[in-house]
Amino acid sequence: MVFSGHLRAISPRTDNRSTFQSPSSPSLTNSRIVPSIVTSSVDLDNEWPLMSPIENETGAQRERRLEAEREAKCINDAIEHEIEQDRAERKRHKPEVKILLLGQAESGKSTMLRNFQLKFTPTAFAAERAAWRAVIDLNIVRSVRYILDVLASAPAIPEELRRLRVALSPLRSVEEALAIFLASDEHGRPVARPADEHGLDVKVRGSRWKTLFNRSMTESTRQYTQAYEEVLNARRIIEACRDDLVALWAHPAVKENLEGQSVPLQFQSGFFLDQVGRIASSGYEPSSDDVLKARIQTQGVEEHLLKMETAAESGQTWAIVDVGGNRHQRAAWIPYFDDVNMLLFLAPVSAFDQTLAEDSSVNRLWDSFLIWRTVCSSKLLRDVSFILLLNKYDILDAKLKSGIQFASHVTSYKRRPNETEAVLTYLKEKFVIIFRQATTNNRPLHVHYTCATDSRATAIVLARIREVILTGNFMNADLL
Ligand SMILES: Nc1nc2c(ncn2[C@@H]2O[C@H](COP(=O)(O)OP(=O)(O)OP(=O)(O)O)[C@@H](O)[C@H]2O)c(=O)[nH]1
Ligand SMILES: [Mg+2]
Repeated sequence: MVFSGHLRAISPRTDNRSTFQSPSSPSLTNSRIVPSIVTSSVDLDNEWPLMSPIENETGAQRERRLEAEREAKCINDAIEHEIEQDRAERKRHKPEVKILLLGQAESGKSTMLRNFQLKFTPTAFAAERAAWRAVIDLNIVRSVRYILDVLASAPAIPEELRRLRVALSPLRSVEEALAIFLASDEHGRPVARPADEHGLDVKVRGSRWKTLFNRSMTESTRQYTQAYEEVLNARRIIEACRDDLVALWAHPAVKENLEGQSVPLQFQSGFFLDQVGRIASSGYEPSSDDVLKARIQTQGVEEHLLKMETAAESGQTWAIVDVGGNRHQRAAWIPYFDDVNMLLFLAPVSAFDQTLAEDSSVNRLWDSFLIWRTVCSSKLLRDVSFILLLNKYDILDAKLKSGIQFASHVTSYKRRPNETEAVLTYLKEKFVIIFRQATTNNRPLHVHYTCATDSRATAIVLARIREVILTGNFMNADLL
């Protein structure tokens, strides 16, 4: 926060609200990006050129210059005043609880954050729900592109699928418009590479896009409004393609051509095609479950301030730190280990037969164990309560039932039953052993099996987590 304030002090042309939200401001999203991200988008050299004395300046020029300097000073003073207010505000509203979410990419960290928001700040969650439609639309068109790419390399496809390929081709421009919009700031300027051209993932920095639906159409937001128009236009195209989208997913040749993919499309993040008839209908509003299923990759580190709406926590602010989980982003985690009360570590148990997107030589389950060991041994987290969430057990269950053999990927599992409960118990034991080996102070560990896209089941887990928090004695809570 201090860093962000500093930026504003030296950069009057930077709109404060565009890069930072005071915890007390009536924000729509309750969220802010931590300063390390903010700094990367500001060019200090260009934003604040030093004024050099001007030779041969006329009297009129001098007067104009002095006037400009006076104006700049006024702006600067106003900004500094605001920074001071921000600081005071932050002191007054120091979060009562700070929770850190860690785990590899796609482990379900942001989904768990959304569960917290749904349970503890339902009004703020509901206010943002409409904005998620753009993400869900993009998730859908990405899945369609994936299918069309697979079909393009198929030796022969039925006539009907050829027709659908042509009919759905306008979705390419929809994909581009949505990706650019989601990766832009509120002035319509791209702040991140929209997405991996060939992948399914949606990469976005921060949560600025969520404010879209509540912004007024003023001159200052004209560009953003244009982007909004494009999102609405994208929506119209998706609705017009509704029947063809349904027909594509229902076509048996699509399933045939997708067979043999390393990760079946329906197990991939942000898969909505099985419900596309509902979602592509006009008047569609995302449900809470849709929001939990939507996929957007976290870039960098985000701190979300939840102004608690529930009676027991009323008036409190909880900070939840959500991080980008892929390997390239892990070095950025450590500065956020400070002042943490509780760590929620997410390990996706379904990933035993997958490798990292960023390194295809590394098994994802193995990677989870490595991060877990590092986190458990961290001296900075020595006095923090640990909660381990063995997540995505629903996908684990579906994979095992489809005949995938756990022991083929985890050879130490040997001849144990290829059943969900047995696999979960086995994995839990392994994680607990690592925890015990790496922990010196005999602290408790809480372990839960979770399906973060199931809000009801997750609410029960959150209630247990809340109990630990409400005791106010994180470290002494019993092992669950
Ligand atoms: N089926 C199923 N899907 C899940 C579960 N948990 C999360 N997902 C989905 O998995 C995808 C990835 O989840 P995220 O929460 O975005 O993962 P993340 O850990 O934040 O990933 P990064 O931001 O890349 O670090 C999303 O589409 C979620 O809806 C689960 O328990 N079951
Ligand atoms: Mg995330």
